[in-house]
Amino acid sequence: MTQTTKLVRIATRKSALALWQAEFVKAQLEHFHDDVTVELVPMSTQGDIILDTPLAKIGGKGLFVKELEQAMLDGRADIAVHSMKDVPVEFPEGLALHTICEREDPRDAFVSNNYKSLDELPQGAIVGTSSLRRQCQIREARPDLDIRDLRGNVNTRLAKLDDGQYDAIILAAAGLIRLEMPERITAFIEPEVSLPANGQGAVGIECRIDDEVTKALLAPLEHNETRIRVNAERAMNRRLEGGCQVPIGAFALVDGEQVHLRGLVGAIDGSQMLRDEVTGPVADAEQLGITLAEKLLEQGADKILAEVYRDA
Ligand SMILES: NCc1[nH]cc(CCC(=O)O)c1CC(=O)O
Repeated sequence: MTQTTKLVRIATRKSALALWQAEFVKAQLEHFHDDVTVELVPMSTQGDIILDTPLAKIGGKGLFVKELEQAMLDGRADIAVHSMKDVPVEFPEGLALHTICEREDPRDAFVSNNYKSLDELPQGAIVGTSSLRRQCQIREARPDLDIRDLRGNVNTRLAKLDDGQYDAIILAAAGLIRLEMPERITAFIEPEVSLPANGQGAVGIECRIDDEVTKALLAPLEHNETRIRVNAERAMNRRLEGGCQVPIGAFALVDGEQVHLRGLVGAIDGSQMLRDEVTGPVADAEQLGITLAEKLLEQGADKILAEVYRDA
């Protein structure tokens, strides 16, 4: 009898974090299935190429995923592995997010060579982050700090800190943990101070809707609790029509049969910060996200977001 081997090709960006995530999925697929061979198909995306412009100004949803999606639609790849936080809320026809893997630590991390925490930074210290969500929350906590744009992949950002261009930088803890640099995390920033982005720390897998063979292979990688949390968080963003470059935080926790979802919309200068939360049954995770978005809209989130889009 001949043994048939199934081939799964992963479209991936070439950054260290993207490659780590692709290798992680490859290892998981090979662990669960003896008859599967996995190949990485590395490629560059628009987001990797345009490096000198603040992300908020390039706008364009899905800057980091379009090329990967085209590869799947063309049949050059079977799956794409994404940081959930960078995945647009809508998918092109024929593709869907099929799998959400177990979440890594979702918190933001404070990274500095000289100071132990945000509170310990001296007046006027220079803090690097290109995320509007981090900017507005840090401005609120510490209006005296000088917050400056910080682009590039995780290693580039760390190099800029080590060069002395910043007193501290803020990154997703998950990226540092995955790249085996947990010692670079000077302090975790709790969600009460910096509410994470929707999906932060979670890896998702996209594939063609009609590819039943691949979908069956992906089934054991699915993590139910992460799926519930990320569904609630993404539903809030979707209702707010927020892409990934917006001052929006969304963070869900599951406690038994209940989901607790916190949301935030902030003016970039930190002058206005809207926060709210909802709790409800796990089965209603997405509806909770929509309800929370509507509560925030009632408080004036639409006006704040309209201003962000106008300025961008
Ligand atoms: N926007 C870039 C990006 N996308 C995912 C991560 C980190 C890992 C994750 O959240 O899963 C990062 C880096 C960062 O925000 O510091």
